[in-house]
Amino acid sequence: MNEKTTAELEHLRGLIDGVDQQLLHLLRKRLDLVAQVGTVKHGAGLPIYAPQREAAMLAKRREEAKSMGIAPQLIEDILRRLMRESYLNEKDVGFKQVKKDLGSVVIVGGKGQLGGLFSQMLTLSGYQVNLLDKDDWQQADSLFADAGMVLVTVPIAITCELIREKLTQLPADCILADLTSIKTEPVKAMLEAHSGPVVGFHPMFGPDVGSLAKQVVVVCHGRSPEKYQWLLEQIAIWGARIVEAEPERHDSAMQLVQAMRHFSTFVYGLNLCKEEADIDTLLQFSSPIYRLELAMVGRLFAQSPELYADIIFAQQDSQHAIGDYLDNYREALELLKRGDRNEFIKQFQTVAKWFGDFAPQFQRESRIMLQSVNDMKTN
Ligand SMILES: O=C(O)C(=O)C[C@]1(C(=O)O)C=C[C@@H](O)C=C1
Repeated sequence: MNEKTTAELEHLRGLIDGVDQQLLHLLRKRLDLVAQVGTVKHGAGLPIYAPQREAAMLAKRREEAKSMGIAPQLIEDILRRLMRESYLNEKDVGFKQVKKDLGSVVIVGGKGQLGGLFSQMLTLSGYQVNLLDKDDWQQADSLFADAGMVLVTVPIAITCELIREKLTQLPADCILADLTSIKTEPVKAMLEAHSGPVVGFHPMFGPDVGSLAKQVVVVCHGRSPEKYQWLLEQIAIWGARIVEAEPERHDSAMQLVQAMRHFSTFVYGLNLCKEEADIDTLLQFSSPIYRLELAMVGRLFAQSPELYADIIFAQQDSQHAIGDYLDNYREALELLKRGDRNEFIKQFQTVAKWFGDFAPQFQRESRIMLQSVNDMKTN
């Protein structure tokens, strides 16, 4: 680079630094305004996530960007990232407490990660929360005595046994709820153990989400829904979307959504391990989509093996879903062995037709994710 070019670049980069610093000041201003919105919402009990406001705001900014010669997707990406920050910051102000006269909440297994998250959200909403773990059962009776709600979040393998053996003497109007990722058996066990209000939840997220905005919580009604309607409102204020389901329908969907998916991810990792693949080399050659896929597989092994064993082994019927997958895999492998390219293409088209409009929709969505993965690369 000659001296003139160096000087020109330095000058322009100095101006860019100035603009970026102005952006920081604007961000500070926006964060302060959002904090004020958080306080207003807290007072009024409004949900942290306001989808209509978001849609209207994004549409306007996209239009304005277009008229200024800026790619609309650029402002949308930036605003979506900023709104994620808003969810986190608005959370810190706390949430309106929907039920003021509940008494205390006891979280059984509260020292686990998901229990910890619910404890935090309930505490931020003004409830008095007591945690009960396996080491402090001697306190159980006194904690249960004035509990308005008992929330069970222990490993699936011991959930039903614990409910049947330890939760039979709760106060009559205490709400008994659980967060287990299967629902038929736990809801049945709760209905048998307790004669008061019963409700099953399955939060469709891990404990590391930061905020519940836009997350899904499945609810399976047990008994006396009018007694826990406030809890559904409370969860909506946290920003999550409630999806109602019959326990059986939920569990059969989970065989595909969770058991089969996690199992095939496990086998993918197992295969890489047995093949002694070199991850550094794989990453060097990887396109963003491969990196994303590897990240999705690798993140499983950063988590608790017991948790995934619990999810995969929770339902006997998952074996069938996984077995079907294996059969399809085997049949597809036969195609490959036979060199039957035409049949492969035919089946590909059948599946594409079955995906219908979802296929292009998923392509659009994943393009944005893949671009983010590329942005994260530093070399
Ligand atoms: O306008 C609101 O209600 C806000 O909470 C602010 C804000 C934003 O950051 O602009 C954040 C979250 C909402 O989903 C919508 C917009």
